[in-house]
Amino acid sequence: MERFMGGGMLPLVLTSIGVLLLYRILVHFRKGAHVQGAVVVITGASSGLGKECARVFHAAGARLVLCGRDASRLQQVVQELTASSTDTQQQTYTPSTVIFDLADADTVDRAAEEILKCYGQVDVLINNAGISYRGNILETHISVQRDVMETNYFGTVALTQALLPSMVRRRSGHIVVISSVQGKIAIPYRSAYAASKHATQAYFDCLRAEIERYQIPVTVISPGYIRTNLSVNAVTGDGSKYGVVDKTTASGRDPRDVAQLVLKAVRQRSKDVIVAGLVPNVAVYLRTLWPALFFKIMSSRARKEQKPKDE
Ligand SMILES: NC(=O)C1=CN([C@@H]2O[C@H](COP(=O)(O)OP(=O)(O)OC[C@H]3O[C@@H](n4cnc5c(N)ncnc54)[C@H](OP(=O)(O)O)[C@@H]3O)[C@@H](O)[C@H]2O)C=CC1
Ligand SMILES: CCCCCCCCCCCCCCCC(=O)OCC(=O)COP(=O)(O)O
Repeated sequence: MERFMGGGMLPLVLTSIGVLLLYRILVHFRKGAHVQGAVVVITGASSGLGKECARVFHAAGARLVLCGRDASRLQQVVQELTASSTDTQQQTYTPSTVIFDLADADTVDRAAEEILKCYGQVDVLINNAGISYRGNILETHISVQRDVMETNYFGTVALTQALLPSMVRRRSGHIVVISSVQGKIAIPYRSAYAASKHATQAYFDCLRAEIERYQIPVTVISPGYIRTNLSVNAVTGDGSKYGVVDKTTASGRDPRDVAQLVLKAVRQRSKDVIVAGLVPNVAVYLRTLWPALFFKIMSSRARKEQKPKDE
């Protein structure tokens, strides 16, 4: 072993670490994309991470198009942003709003047209809107599985595909999606949510490869728990609202910090970012490198967390 390390292995490891460090330094100092004046579309901008992204991109001088289902809540966000505009030296713009339901396939194309009419182009699309789920698969109606998929996956894909041709024509644009750590690992009692986020990851990985030739980057951001209303708004197996702030959510990251990292990922045109602590990061690697152990840990979690009704 000593001879092995002393021979060719040690210099190889050190060179690899050196190359990796150099690459990280180059990425760090690479000229960032301009956000000032860029047309940035944010879905799910009425609350949580979407609202904080709206704040951060507005302060950076973006021309915002905020999307959501509730016109009055979006208007409230616009008022908050315009009231805060006097605090900044940066030129800021009054955001536009477009109201539509991502789960309603018929309205997404119309919404995309309305979005394009705001400024004639889209520079950055941030697909943030989403809904979570809590439930046991045995007690979950199939319509719930479809509904979560409809909002998190099909709605997001439909909006992206409706806005993509205008970006391809201009050979310019940037597609961002807020996925989740659960787009990389699946944990018990989150089947609908984890499945929708895994599908999201796969779709946007395909898209990244397909549209790189048009100079349109694709960024998938996978956060761990964030302190928002995601768990309150989650649906359960019978379609009713969960309505509880889970401990994991309450002790999650501040959405303002996550929004800053979204801005950084847009500026650096990052491809895939995990915004989470050590344990979720280790779990992601474990799922790939030692799946048997990962599955054992998940089965044990499933047994501890819930008992099906028939036991
Ligand atoms: N909070 C967390 O722990 C984590 C969150 N994420 C992801 O972050 C994203 C934002 O969630 P977060 O801010 O936490 O949660 P919130 O519940 O606070 O925000 C979700 C947003 O999505 C919008 N939305 C939900 N359903 C639809 C729909 N059918 N059509 C249009 N808009 C819709 C909501 O708008 P409306 O006002 O109309 O309800 C709301 O603005 C989600 O994709 C989530 O999966 C990822 C990892 C962790
Ligand atoms: C240092 C030793 C580590 C050993 C690793 C063992 C594996 C432990 C499992 C860890 C699971 C982490 C799950 C993280 C889930 C998460 O962050 O989800 C983010 C969300 O999208 C939250 O949505 P939700 O609706 O579930 O609140």
